[in-house]
Amino acid sequence: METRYSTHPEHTKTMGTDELRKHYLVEELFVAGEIKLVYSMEDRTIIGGITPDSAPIALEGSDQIKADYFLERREVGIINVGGNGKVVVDGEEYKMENKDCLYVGLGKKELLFSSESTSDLAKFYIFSAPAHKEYPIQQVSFKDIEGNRLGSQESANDRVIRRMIHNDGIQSCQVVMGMTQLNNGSVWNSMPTHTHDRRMEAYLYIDLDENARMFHFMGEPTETRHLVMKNEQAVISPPWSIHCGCATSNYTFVWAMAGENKTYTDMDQVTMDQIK
Ligand SMILES: O=C[C@H](O)[C@@H](O)CC(=O)C(=O)O
Ligand SMILES: [Zn+2]
Repeated sequence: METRYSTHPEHTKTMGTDELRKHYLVEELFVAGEIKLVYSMEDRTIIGGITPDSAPIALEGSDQIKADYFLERREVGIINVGGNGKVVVDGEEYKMENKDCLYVGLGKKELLFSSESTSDLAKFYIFSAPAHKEYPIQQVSFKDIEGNRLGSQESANDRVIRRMIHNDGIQSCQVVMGMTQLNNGSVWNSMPTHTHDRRMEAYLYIDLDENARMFHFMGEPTETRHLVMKNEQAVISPPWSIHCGCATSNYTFVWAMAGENKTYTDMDQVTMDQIK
């Protein structure tokens, strides 16, 4: 498991392209037959990709987190961004189609991930945070969430947001998670932009054309920087940083947050005249 340290905004100001990418960009999450995990000191979250091939892959504890099993002191939100697959939690099977979400709480011991077919591998994106109590396992299918329309075609940000793990949905200790889909011709997400000092956030961009690129913006509102990203890459947003982006075509992104406040709407809006 790779470690990413927290950074101070004063440090981020001084970073060039390579340094920015080294600290905030997660370039490769989905590799056939592998599990990739990134431990971020931002709210002690773990971001990961699990891509089972012919054999199931287990999500396990490690010396790094001094845990006999992964969920010994944690909870996890899982979204399948690939082909059909399943997760077996302590012997109980949960089938997951593309964009379906599963929450597994504190204390569950064995998590096994597998793909239904080796010609269309499941890609499980995971987002985990420390947990203090057990909430029940819950699953929600993408097709069962109606979603809310945000933005407009005129401002190139016509999109549908689906909240999955949140106060009025699947219950959790800290994790808030969902997905936003940009409609054809819309390219801007999360603009007007915001910060939330109370929690970090990670974005995973998906369904972005191989030849398209995402220009993801970060940094303090008065010191913005950008990262050029490809499909299926993730980016870590410290609590003090804006997080929004504009791509060369439409896409979907999975957003996930953890911290001391789970209220989705608790955001500090940044006005256009504040951004530099
Ligand atoms: O804090 C919340 C997050 O940044 C996202 O949920 C924003 C988002 O999905 C969108 O504007 O489309
Ligand atoms: Zn946010």
